[in-house]
Amino acid sequence: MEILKVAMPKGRIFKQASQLFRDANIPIPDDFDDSRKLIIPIPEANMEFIMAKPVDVPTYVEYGVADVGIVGKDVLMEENRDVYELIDLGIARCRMSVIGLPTWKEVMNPKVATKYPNLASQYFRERGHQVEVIKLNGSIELAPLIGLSDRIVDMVETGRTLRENGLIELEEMFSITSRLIANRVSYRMKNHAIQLLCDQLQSVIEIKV
Ligand SMILES: Nc1ncnc2c1ncn2[C@@H]1O[C@H](COP(=O)(O)OP(=O)(O)OP(=O)(O)O)[C@@H](O)[C@H]1O
Ligand SMILES: O=P(O)(O)OC[C@H]1O[C@H](OP(=O)(O)OP(=O)(O)O)[C@H](O)[C@@H]1O
Repeated sequence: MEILKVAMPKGRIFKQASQLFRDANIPIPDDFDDSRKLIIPIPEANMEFIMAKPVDVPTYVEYGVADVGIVGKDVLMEENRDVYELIDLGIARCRMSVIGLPTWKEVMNPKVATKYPNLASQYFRERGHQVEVIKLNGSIELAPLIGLSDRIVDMVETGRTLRENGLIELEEMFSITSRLIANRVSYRMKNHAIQLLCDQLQSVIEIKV
């Protein structure tokens, strides 16, 4: 039986994704969540997990070193890789929003700081707004507080980060969940295994919804 290589994101999606796999009766070892190993064989399920930085998952899948992967819709839109999006897993639910200080003002060519420069540029371009996008890699909420940008584009989950920093959501752009994606060639060559994984995951997603 062929082995399915699964790119699993480390970080906040990981716990929810591994729970989903367990719910779907895919036998994931108990010590899996604490492991520092980057390649984890799961022979009982004919799978191998590749533990990746979330933003790199679409790259591994596009190049075919992983057959399938789990990734946030935010990263999928930003990276724009040539992969199939198979299932909305309904996990790691949050939203992407335009955020600013309550005192924000309409200015010419506003600066927008974000981890998602492609997505933000496209969003404002499609609406005919001219903005200067500044790429940051984390703590995005700092930017308007210290005068680097007029607004930010970032994720909101509970809203706690915004509240604690005196920021407000000006516009909700997209709702975000994690997706199962597949390499285009693997989808044909390992169709049986990929379809089986989709069916297993779909059955537990439907129960949860
Ligand atoms: N509160 C949240 N903030 C940001 N992303 C969230 C949140 N809740 C769920 N997500 C989802 O989780 C995904 C991964 O987030 P995570 O913070 O683990 O990765 P990351 O931002 O790449 O972190 P790091 O740079 O530390 O590796 C995001 O792409 C998004 O889809
Ligand atoms: O609405 P909340 O529940 O407060 O969650 C939103 C926050 O979580 C994420 O940050 P993360 O913890 O990933 O840190 P970083 O992006 O600043 O590295 C995101 O960039 C927001 O700052």
